[in-house]
Amino acid sequence: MSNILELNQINKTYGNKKALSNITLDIAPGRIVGLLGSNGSGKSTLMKLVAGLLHPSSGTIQVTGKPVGLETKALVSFMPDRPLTEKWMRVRDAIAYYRDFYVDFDEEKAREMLDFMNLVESDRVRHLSKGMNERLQLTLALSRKARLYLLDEPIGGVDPVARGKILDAIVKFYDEDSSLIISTHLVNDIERIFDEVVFIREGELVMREEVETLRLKYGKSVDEMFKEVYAE
Ligand SMILES: Nc1ncnc2c1ncn2[C@@H]1O[C@H](COP(=O)(O)OP(=O)(O)OP(=O)(O)O)[C@@H](O)[C@H]1O
Repeated sequence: MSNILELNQINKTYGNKKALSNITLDIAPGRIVGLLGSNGSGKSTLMKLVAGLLHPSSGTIQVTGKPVGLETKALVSFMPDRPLTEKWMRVRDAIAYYRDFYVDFDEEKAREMLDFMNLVESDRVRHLSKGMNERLQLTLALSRKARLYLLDEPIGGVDPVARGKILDAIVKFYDEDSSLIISTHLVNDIERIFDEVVFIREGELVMREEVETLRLKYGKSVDEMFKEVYAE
């Protein structure tokens, strides 16, 4: 089957600031990919480009062989690092909002996920803790029937128990015909779910490897390799 995502020589600058340099990358279907890098390395920029929210300064991006645009936006579900829900909403309003906005939203799956996440439909979004809010955002993003899910820091700033629950939900609810890219710098907690990892540093792709290969070839965990690549 052809690739879900292909980036070809992508550059992105903000004014004078170079955020991404010459990124070439492809991702096959059914993969969970860790997009790893320290703060400011360009992870969010890369996700926004793939989601079609930003345009590259040069280079091409294709999702299932189609250039990024209206058609690919329907194939990509993006969970940004800041919540998309409004403070006035209850959990059920957030679900209704997504259902109305996205034709591919699977309400039954959303309810099953809410249950798994211990979220209550009558809860007010503004009263949710950070961890519960991340669970809600993840429920919304994964309940779309997309081909590519982009999760920007889904476990940022939540405690280890909440992290575990969020990771379990990702593994349980993700559809194996799709691919998932998860950005994080909290590598230790999350590496168990990755098939492969992509390391970016100061906008450059410095390593891309199967997790299994890291273990077999280098005898290292992703976390050990991360610390080596990003040593200051
Ligand atoms: N709108 C913008 N205008 C100018 N510079 C920006 C803008 N957005 C990002 N940058 C810069 O581009 C670089 C990459 O930022 P980006 O947010 O993609 O990194 P990141 O890896 O997601 O970081 P973090 O882990 O801290 O979220 C940083 O140096 C950042 O300051």
